[in-house]
Amino acid sequence: MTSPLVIFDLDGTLLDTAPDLMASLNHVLGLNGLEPVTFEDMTWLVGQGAKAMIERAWAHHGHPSSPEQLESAFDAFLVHYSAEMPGRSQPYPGLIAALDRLEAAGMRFAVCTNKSEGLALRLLDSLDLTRRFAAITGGDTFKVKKPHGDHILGTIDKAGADRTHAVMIGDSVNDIRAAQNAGVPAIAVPFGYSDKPVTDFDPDIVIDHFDDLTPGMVIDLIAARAGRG
Ligand SMILES: O=C(O)COP(=O)(O)O
Ligand SMILES: [Mg+2]
Repeated sequence: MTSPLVIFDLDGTLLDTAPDLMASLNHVLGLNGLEPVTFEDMTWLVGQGAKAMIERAWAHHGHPSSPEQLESAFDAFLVHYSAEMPGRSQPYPGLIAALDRLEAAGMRFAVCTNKSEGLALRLLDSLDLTRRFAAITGGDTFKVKKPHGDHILGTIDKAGADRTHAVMIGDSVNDIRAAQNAGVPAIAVPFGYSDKPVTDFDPDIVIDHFDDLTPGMVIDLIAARAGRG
Protein backbone atom coordinates (compact mmCIF):
# COMPACT_ATOMS: atom_id res chain seq x y z
CA MET A 1 0.00 0.00 0.00
CA THR A 2 1.19 3.55 -0.75
CA SER A 3 2.13 5.18 2.52
CA PRO A 4 -0.07 8.19 3.28
CA LEU A 5 1.57 11.59 3.70
CA VAL A 6 0.25 13.79 6.48
CA ILE A 7 1.14 17.42 5.76
CA PHE A 8 1.24 19.92 8.61
CA ASP A 9 1.13 23.68 8.60
CA LEU A 10 3.69 25.07 11.05
CA ASP A 11 2.69 28.30 12.88
CA GLY A 12 -0.45 27.65 14.89
CA THR A 13 -0.67 23.96 13.92
CA LEU A 14 2.55 22.07 14.75
CA LEU A 15 3.96 24.72 17.03
CA ASP A 16 2.56 27.50 19.18
CA THR A 17 4.84 30.21 17.81
CA ALA A 18 2.75 33.39 18.20
CA PRO A 19 4.32 34.56 21.49
CA ASP A 20 7.79 34.57 19.91
CA LEU A 21 6.60 36.06 16.61
CA MET A 22 4.80 38.77 18.59
CA ALA A 23 7.86 39.53 20.74
CA SER A 24 10.07 39.97 17.66
CA LEU A 25 7.43 41.95 15.79
CA ASN A 26 6.90 44.28 18.76
CA HIS A 27 10.67 44.68 19.08
CA VAL A 28 10.80 45.94 15.48
CA LEU A 29 7.72 48.15 15.88
CA GLY A 30 9.32 49.65 19.00
CA LEU A 31 12.56 50.38 17.11
CA ASN A 32 10.43 52.38 14.70
CA GLY A 33 8.49 54.24 17.37
CA LEU A 34 5.26 52.31 16.77
CA GLU A 35 2.84 50.82 19.30
CA PRO A 36 3.00 47.07 20.02
CA VAL A 37 0.36 44.69 18.64
CA THR A 38 -1.71 42.46 20.92
CA PHE A 39 -2.04 38.70 20.98
CA GLU A 40 -5.51 39.00 19.38
CA ASP A 41 -3.94 40.90 16.47
CA MET A 42 -1.71 37.87 15.78
CA THR A 43 -4.76 35.90 14.58
CA TRP A 44 -4.88 38.04 11.44
CA LEU A 45 -1.24 39.16 11.25
CA VAL A 46 0.17 35.61 10.93
CA GLY A 47 -0.52 33.60 7.81
CA GLN A 48 1.42 34.97 4.85
CA GLY A 49 4.94 34.98 6.27
CA ALA A 50 6.98 37.43 8.33
CA LYS A 51 7.26 40.17 5.72
CA ALA A 52 3.49 40.29 5.24
CA MET A 53 3.08 40.28 9.04
CA ILE A 54 5.32 43.34 9.40
CA GLU A 55 3.59 45.10 6.52
CA ARG A 56 0.14 44.41 7.98
CA ALA A 57 1.18 45.60 11.46
CA TRP A 58 2.49 48.83 9.95
CA ALA A 59 -0.66 49.42 7.96
CA HIS A 60 -2.70 48.73 11.12
CA HIS A 61 -0.94 51.67 12.77
CA GLY A 62 -1.78 53.86 9.79
CA HIS A 63 1.84 54.24 8.71
CA PRO A 64 2.16 52.43 5.39
CA SER A 65 5.83 51.51 5.11
CA SER A 66 8.11 52.29 2.20
CA PRO A 67 9.84 49.29 0.59
CA GLU A 68 13.15 50.36 2.20
CA GLN A 69 11.60 50.68 5.67
CA LEU A 70 9.97 47.30 5.27
CA GLU A 71 13.25 45.66 4.20
CA SER A 72 15.20 47.01 7.17
CA ALA A 73 12.38 46.10 9.58
CA PHE A 74 12.34 42.60 8.09
CA ASP A 75 16.12 42.28 8.58
CA ALA A 76 15.81 43.43 12.21
CA PHE A 77 12.96 40.97 12.73
CA LEU A 78 15.01 38.06 11.35
CA VAL A 79 17.97 38.85 13.61
CA HIS A 80 15.77 39.08 16.72
CA TYR A 81 13.58 36.07 15.89
CA SER A 82 16.49 33.79 14.90
CA ALA A 83 18.58 34.72 17.96
CA GLU A 84 15.85 33.59 20.34
CA MET A 85 14.96 30.28 18.68
CA PRO A 86 13.22 28.16 19.77
CA GLY A 87 12.24 30.70 22.42
CA ARG A 88 8.93 29.69 23.96
CA SER A 89 7.74 27.92 20.80
CA GLN A 90 6.61 24.40 21.60
CA PRO A 91 4.68 21.60 19.88
CA TYR A 92 0.96 21.67 20.69
CA PRO A 93 -0.18 19.08 23.26
CA GLY A 94 -0.34 15.54 21.89
CA LEU A 95 1.61 16.31 18.71
CA ILE A 96 4.62 14.05 19.35
CA ALA A 97 2.41 11.14 20.45
CA ALA A 98 0.29 11.64 17.30
CA LEU A 99 3.41 11.54 15.09
CA ASP A 100 4.54 8.34 16.83
CA ARG A 101 1.08 6.78 16.42
CA LEU A 102 0.76 7.62 12.72
CA GLU A 103 4.37 6.63 11.99
CA ALA A 104 3.79 3.24 13.61
CA ALA A 105 0.89 2.84 11.15
CA GLY A 106 3.28 3.44 8.22
CA MET A 107 2.49 7.11 7.60
CA ARG A 108 4.99 9.81 6.69
CA PHE A 109 4.99 13.56 7.34
CA ALA A 110 5.74 16.88 5.67
CA VAL A 111 5.57 20.56 6.61
CA CYS A 112 3.98 23.12 4.28
CA THR A 113 4.32 26.60 5.79
CA ASN A 114 4.18 30.17 4.54
CA LYS A 115 7.08 30.92 6.88
CA SER A 116 10.31 31.17 4.88
CA GLU A 117 11.89 27.76 4.41
CA GLY A 118 15.08 28.89 6.17
CA LEU A 119 13.26 30.05 9.30
CA ALA A 120 11.10 26.92 9.35
CA LEU A 121 14.16 24.66 9.14
CA ARG A 122 15.98 26.54 11.88
CA LEU A 123 12.99 26.46 14.16
CA LEU A 124 12.32 22.75 13.60
CA ASP A 125 16.06 22.00 13.99
CA SER A 126 16.15 23.84 17.31
CA LEU A 127 13.38 21.52 18.59
CA ASP A 128 14.98 18.40 17.05
CA LEU A 129 11.93 17.90 14.82
CA THR A 130 13.40 18.21 11.31
CA ARG A 131 14.22 14.50 11.16
CA ARG A 132 10.53 13.62 11.45
CA PHE A 133 9.59 15.19 8.09
CA ALA A 134 10.18 13.84 4.59
CA ALA A 135 9.89 17.38 3.19
CA ILE A 136 9.72 20.89 4.63
CA THR A 137 8.65 23.66 2.26
CA GLY A 138 8.17 27.36 2.97
CA GLY A 139 6.52 30.39 1.46
CA ASP A 140 9.63 30.98 -0.65
CA THR A 141 10.29 27.38 -1.77
CA PHE A 142 8.13 27.52 -4.89
CA LYS A 143 6.83 30.32 -7.14
CA VAL A 144 3.54 30.25 -5.23
CA LYS A 145 2.50 29.73 -1.61
CA LYS A 146 -0.69 28.79 0.25
CA PRO A 147 -3.58 29.26 -0.51
CA HIS A 148 -2.27 28.17 -3.94
CA GLY A 149 -2.75 24.42 -4.31
CA ASP A 150 0.65 24.00 -5.98
CA HIS A 151 2.39 24.68 -2.66
CA ILE A 152 0.81 21.52 -1.30
CA LEU A 153 1.29 19.52 -4.51
CA GLY A 154 4.96 20.58 -4.64
CA THR A 155 5.39 19.48 -1.02
CA ILE A 156 3.88 16.06 -1.80
CA ASP A 157 6.21 15.65 -4.80
CA LYS A 158 9.24 16.71 -2.75
CA ALA A 159 8.36 14.09 -0.13
CA GLY A 160 8.16 11.48 -2.91
CA ALA A 161 4.56 10.75 -1.95
CA ASP A 162 1.38 10.15 -3.92
CA ARG A 163 -1.00 13.08 -4.49
CA THR A 164 -4.00 10.80 -3.91
CA HIS A 165 -2.62 9.62 -0.55
CA ALA A 166 -2.16 12.88 1.32
CA VAL A 167 -4.04 15.01 3.84
CA MET A 168 -3.38 18.57 4.99
CA ILE A 169 -3.73 19.79 8.58
CA GLY A 170 -3.87 23.52 9.29
CA ASP A 171 -5.20 26.35 11.42
CA SER A 172 -5.97 29.07 8.89
CA VAL A 173 -8.00 29.83 5.80
CA ASN A 174 -4.78 29.58 3.73
CA ASP A 175 -4.28 25.95 4.71
CA ILE A 176 -7.84 24.84 4.07
CA ARG A 177 -8.10 26.73 0.76
CA ALA A 178 -4.72 25.35 -0.37
CA ALA A 179 -5.89 21.81 0.41
CA GLN A 180 -9.16 22.39 -1.44
CA ASN A 181 -7.26 23.87 -4.40
CA ALA A 182 -4.93 20.85 -4.42
CA GLY A 183 -7.81 18.37 -4.15
CA VAL A 184 -6.45 17.03 -0.85
CA PRO A 185 -8.63 16.39 2.26
CA ALA A 186 -8.34 19.14 4.89
CA ILE A 187 -8.22 18.70 8.66
CA ALA A 188 -8.62 21.96 10.60
CA VAL A 189 -7.38 22.70 14.12
CA PRO A 190 -9.18 25.45 16.09
CA PHE A 191 -6.32 26.12 18.54
CA GLY A 192 -4.11 28.15 16.17
CA TYR A 193 -4.28 31.64 14.70
CA SER A 194 -7.41 32.42 12.78
CA ASP A 195 -9.63 35.46 13.20
CA LYS A 196 -12.62 33.41 11.98
CA PRO A 197 -13.89 30.03 13.25
CA VAL A 198 -12.18 27.28 11.20
CA THR A 199 -15.57 25.72 10.45
CA ASP A 200 -16.25 28.78 8.21
CA PHE A 201 -13.67 27.41 5.75
CA ASP A 202 -15.51 24.11 5.25
CA PRO A 203 -12.71 21.67 6.13
CA ASP A 204 -13.41 17.92 5.84
CA ILE A 205 -13.02 17.54 9.60
CA VAL A 206 -12.04 19.55 12.68
CA ILE A 207 -9.95 18.08 15.50
CA ASP A 208 -9.82 19.89 18.84
CA HIS A 209 -6.68 18.08 20.03
CA PHE A 210 -3.94 15.97 18.46
CA ASP A 211 -5.16 13.03 20.57
CA ASP A 212 -8.04 12.87 18.07
CA LEU A 213 -5.72 12.43 15.07
CA THR A 214 -5.70 8.70 14.34
CA PRO A 215 -4.45 6.50 11.46
CA GLY A 216 -8.06 5.48 10.86
CA MET A 217 -9.13 9.10 10.37
CA VAL A 218 -6.39 9.69 7.79
CA ILE A 219 -7.20 6.45 5.93
CA ASP A 220 -10.94 7.22 5.92
CA LEU A 221 -10.40 10.76 4.57
CA ILE A 222 -8.20 9.46 1.75
CA ALA A 223 -10.64 6.65 0.92
CA ALA A 224 -13.62 9.04 0.92
CA ARG A 225 -11.80 11.40 -1.45
CA ALA A 226 -10.90 8.53 -3.81
CA GLY A 227 -14.53 7.42 -3.80
CA ARG A 228 -15.69 10.87 -4.77
CA GLY A 229 -13.06 11.25 -7.49
O1 LIG B 1 4.40 32.60 9.46
C1 LIG B 1 3.32 32.81 8.87
O2 LIG B 1 2.87 33.94 8.62
C2 LIG B 1 2.48 31.63 8.42
O3 LIG B 1 3.03 30.42 8.76
P1 LIG B 1 2.15 29.07 8.61
O4 LIG B 1 1.84 28.95 7.14
O5 LIG B 1 3.11 28.02 9.13
O6 LIG B 1 0.96 29.23 9.47
MG1 LIG C 1 -0.72 28.41 10.48
